[in-house]
Amino acid sequence: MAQRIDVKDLNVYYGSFLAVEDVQMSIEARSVTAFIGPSGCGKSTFLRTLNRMHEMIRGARVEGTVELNGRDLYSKDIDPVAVRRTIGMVFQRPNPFPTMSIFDNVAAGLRLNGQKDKKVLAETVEKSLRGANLWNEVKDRLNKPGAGLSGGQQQRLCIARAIAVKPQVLLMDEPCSALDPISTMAIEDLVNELKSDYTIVIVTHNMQQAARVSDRTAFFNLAATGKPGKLVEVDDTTKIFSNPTEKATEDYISGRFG
Ligand SMILES: Nc1ncnc2c1ncn2[C@@H]1O[C@H](COP(=O)(O)OP(=O)(O)OP(=O)(O)O)[C@@H](O)[C@H]1O
Repeated sequence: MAQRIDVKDLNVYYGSFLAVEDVQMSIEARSVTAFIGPSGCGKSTFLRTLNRMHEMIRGARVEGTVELNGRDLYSKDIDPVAVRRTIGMVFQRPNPFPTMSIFDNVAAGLRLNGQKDKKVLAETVEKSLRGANLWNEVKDRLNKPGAGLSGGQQQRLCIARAIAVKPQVLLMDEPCSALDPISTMAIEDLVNELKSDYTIVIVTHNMQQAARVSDRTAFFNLAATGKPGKLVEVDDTTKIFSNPTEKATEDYISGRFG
């Protein structure tokens, strides 16, 4: 199910502003890749281009290609909605549908895809909640509102909702930044388990988190405010944190940045 991503010659613009310049990157299937770098270097901007989510922002556009197992996501015959189904996203703040029950939150995407069979819905909801390590905590209150869960539980609910539609890639934009340390650990454990089935990309400000959860780390940087963000290097996480190739990476991870 998991698939690889190959990014070639990618530029991302907001109107005439070049936000991210000339990214080349390959992301292996069934691996976790962390994006790190200072604020404003374009981590979230670049992440959103991996499932065309940036197209929801007026004026945002890309040049270059993003291939999923060799197929360009930007070719004319590709439906962006189908892309977002295949490449799911989890956001910084848990965003369950507030008026929906826990069950309905997870079932929402399936129903949108036309699934009406109650048995299939119930089985998939249970499997997704188990996959997100949330089942035991919510199995007795599936009909209660998703908004009534703790922040960490809500984030796991959002992950369950994302995996219910069987994506091949999961993009996570600072998924733990609104969570306490215990909930953060739960999400990190979950990421570790999910990588056997999914290709995962995670943006994080927390370098310890990048070191703990990822196989590969990509460091982005920008020369100055108003200049485009660039990918400085991407390598095995152990190498980035012990012996990076670029001085800028070394300075950033050792806190000498800026
Ligand atoms: N919707 C938008 N419209 C215009 N410019 C934007 C938009 N979103 C981001 N930018 C600009 O693009 C650049 C990259 O922003 P982005 O949010 O991707 O950086 P980031 O590395 O994810 O930052 P942070 O770590 O603070 O979240 C910044 O200069 C930012 O101001």
